[in-house]
Amino acid sequence: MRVKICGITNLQDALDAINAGANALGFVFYTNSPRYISPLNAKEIVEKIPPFIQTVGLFVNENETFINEVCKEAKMQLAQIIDDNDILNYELLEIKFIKVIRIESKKDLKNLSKDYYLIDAFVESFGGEGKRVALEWFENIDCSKFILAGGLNSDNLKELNGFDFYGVDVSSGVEESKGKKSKQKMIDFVKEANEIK
Ligand SMILES: O=C(O)c1ccccc1N[C@@H]1O[C@H](COP(=O)(O)O)[C@@H](O)[C@H]1O
Repeated sequence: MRVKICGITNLQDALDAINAGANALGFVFYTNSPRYISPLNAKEIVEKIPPFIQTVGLFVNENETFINEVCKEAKMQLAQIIDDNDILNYELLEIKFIKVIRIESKKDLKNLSKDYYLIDAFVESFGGEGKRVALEWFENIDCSKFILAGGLNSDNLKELNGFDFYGVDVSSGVEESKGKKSKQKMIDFVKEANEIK
């Protein structure tokens, strides 16, 4: 199971996440988030992390120019995109991306293309609130290209057994306070994620 730990705001949390076994680190470029990080601060972290870790920039309803410029400046390798109004021209993005689908019911999982998606629960604040999706919505659906997010923590990961999700994404479930990660919670989270069958 691949694990992304989102909302990295400082180097120590980044290194603790990597040592816990995370595959990807998420940086929130959304100024209203308590986990917001400037592109410059993100770049300074990214320059100090070891190889083979993917850096992911999270964007909320931004335009192509902004996403391209921030990803370049902050050395992101993937853009995680919330594009509620479906206005982005993805062909103009100069970076690989994954779309976020924020769901409120099973019907929101219908008619998706064959791409990879990050699936999160719908919240007004866009994410990072610990709100869960109902796992029953994923029954009888191919989840092998879905990265599941929303309210995950080391105690509830076991419930994902049997769904075949591609990966999981967590923010608040591994924090000691908003914007500060807990080393132990990240260790426990990755350990449990690796036990999902
Ligand atoms: O983390 C944030 O502050 C945030 C802000 C705006 C949009 C998304 C955000 N985070 C993403 O939310 C999900 C789930 O987070 P949680 O585990 O429920 O706290 C995750 O994809 C984060 O990347």
